[in-house]
Amino acid sequence: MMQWSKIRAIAFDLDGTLIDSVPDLAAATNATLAQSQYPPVTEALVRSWVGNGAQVLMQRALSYVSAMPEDAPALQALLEQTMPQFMYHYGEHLQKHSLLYPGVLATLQKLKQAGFKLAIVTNKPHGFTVSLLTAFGLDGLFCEVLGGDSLAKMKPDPMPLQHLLKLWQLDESHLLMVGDSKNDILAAKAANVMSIGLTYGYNYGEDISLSNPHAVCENFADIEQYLLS
Ligand SMILES: O=C(O)COP(=O)(O)O
Ligand SMILES: [Mg+2]
Repeated sequence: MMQWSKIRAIAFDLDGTLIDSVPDLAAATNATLAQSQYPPVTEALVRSWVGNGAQVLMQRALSYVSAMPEDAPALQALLEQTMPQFMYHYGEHLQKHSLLYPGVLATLQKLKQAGFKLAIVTNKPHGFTVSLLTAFGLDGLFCEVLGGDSLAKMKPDPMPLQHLLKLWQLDESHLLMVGDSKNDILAAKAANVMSIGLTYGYNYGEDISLSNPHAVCENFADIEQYLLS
């Protein structure tokens, strides 16, 4: 049976959950597009493309500006050529305009102090993830940081959550996933662990409650009501 009182470990998504990273992702996307003589795209579009890692973000951006289908061989070739450029530009922009969402640091500190094991499970590449956590002073809070390139599969696959269960020798009922995207909730369901959906992040313009998490919160601090009493 799923119960809040059984939770001992919490996996947090990064982009759209802890950090509003879209301004810098958009700047890096546009710098990369400019190198191939494509026009810039809006931040709102980039927001609707984030969620499946850096490569899929660029794939969606290139498909949009070139009008080629995402799976066209010519688009794949262009993607291969531009990915190193995107990785360079995102490294340059990483935390220029990205911000922690309100309440994130205080709530994470309270949860850690209360004895929960905390992890990051993001689709963002691991190197950028570690740099961002350090830049925002969050690096000491997490015992495990899994990026989109840490394991063979990323969310919505359950592999990263199953990795944590095994690593920490936890029962499924002990782990909670907190995220802003249906990828987070799908991964949690596939791993048979509880989930909380946050409404303020990026979810392809969809309502996170449509993914049926165990709870939906409008603010990060609202997760405390299920975990601290
Ligand atoms: O990099 C992405 O596409 C999204 O990353 P997230 O899993 O932290 O939301
Ligand atoms: Mg996210």
